[in-house]
Amino acid sequence: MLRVAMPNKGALAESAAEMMREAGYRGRRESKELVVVDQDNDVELFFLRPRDIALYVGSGTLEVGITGRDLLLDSGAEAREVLQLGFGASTFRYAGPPGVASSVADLGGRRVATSFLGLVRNDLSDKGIDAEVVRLDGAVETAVTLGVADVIADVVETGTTLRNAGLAVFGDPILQSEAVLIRPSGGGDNPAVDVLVRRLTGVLTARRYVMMDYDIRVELVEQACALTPGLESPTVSPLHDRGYVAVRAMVPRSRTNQVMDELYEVGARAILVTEIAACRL
Ligand SMILES: Nc1ncnc2c1ncn2[C@@H]1O[C@H](COP(=O)(O)OP(=O)(O)OP(=O)(O)O)[C@@H](O)[C@H]1O
Ligand SMILES: O=P(O)(O)OC[C@H]1O[C@H](OP(=O)(O)OP(=O)(O)O)[C@H](O)[C@@H]1O
Ligand SMILES: [Mg+2]
Repeated sequence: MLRVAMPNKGALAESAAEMMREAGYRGRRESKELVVVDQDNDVELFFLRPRDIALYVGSGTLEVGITGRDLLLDSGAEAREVLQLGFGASTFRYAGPPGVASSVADLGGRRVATSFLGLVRNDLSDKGIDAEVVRLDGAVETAVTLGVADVIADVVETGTTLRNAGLAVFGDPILQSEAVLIRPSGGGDNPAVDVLVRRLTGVLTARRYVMMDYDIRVELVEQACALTPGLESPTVSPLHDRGYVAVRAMVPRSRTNQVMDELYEVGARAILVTEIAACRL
């Protein structure tokens, strides 16, 4: 049975659970459930603290897990990313009161509060900066007001928390994070993991693409297909009226309306867009 580490709470938990449900796996019946056995899919889901997931996977205790890239790197665990999951995007950044620092180079001898000790220590040492790192569990933005630190390093999504604390980012982002599927670094082939990766890739594709159908005169089909090349090649089918063909192709969801406008200009009619419920590429 494939054993999967899932975030039990926090910013990634709901989207991770939703994605696994869309991929056909059983979900939790209530939020306190710690282990879900999905006999039909031969999978066992362990709901763990997001911060602990890289440790379970890195040690090989669990074969695969969903966590944030920042948490993976912070942990120093022997695990690697196998798939980017397209949710939970954030940046990890330094921030401080205006005027305190304008780049990481200004941090020598300063106190940096963070709950990502490994990440910040590595970044400072890579840049040759000797600063004191103050480890906190959360709400690190308040550490500056309370005088525990001069600056902070933390997850920034909308920037609202920073603004409310009167802090501003400085320097380059330490990293861009998002939710990722991870495996043990040295792990060899595992067909059950391959199935999970294919299912999740299917969910990502179904979210990123729509199916587009249209009719077009035969002599214009090449021009139209150039606008809708599909993933491999569009399906072109004859219509009862031999002067026309029907074309079917996957189109990036974000371009749906532009592509319809362009197709209409070329002469396509009866342009229909449908959702992709599930797919395997
Ligand atoms: N707005 C956000 N706030 C916090 N973490 C976020 C946000 N957006 C994405 N993430 C990602 O979620 C992960 C943090 O998970 P965590 O469970 O600590 O979330 P949390 O919401 O901070 O929960 P907790 O209540 O335990 O602090 C990191 O990988 C982080 O990059
Ligand atoms: O840029 P924003 O959209 O404001 O989001 C980022 C904030 O959200 C998280 O805090 P969380 O609510 O998880 O509290 P914590 O700091 O105690 O983990 C994170 O630690 C930042 O503080
Ligand atoms: Mg948090």
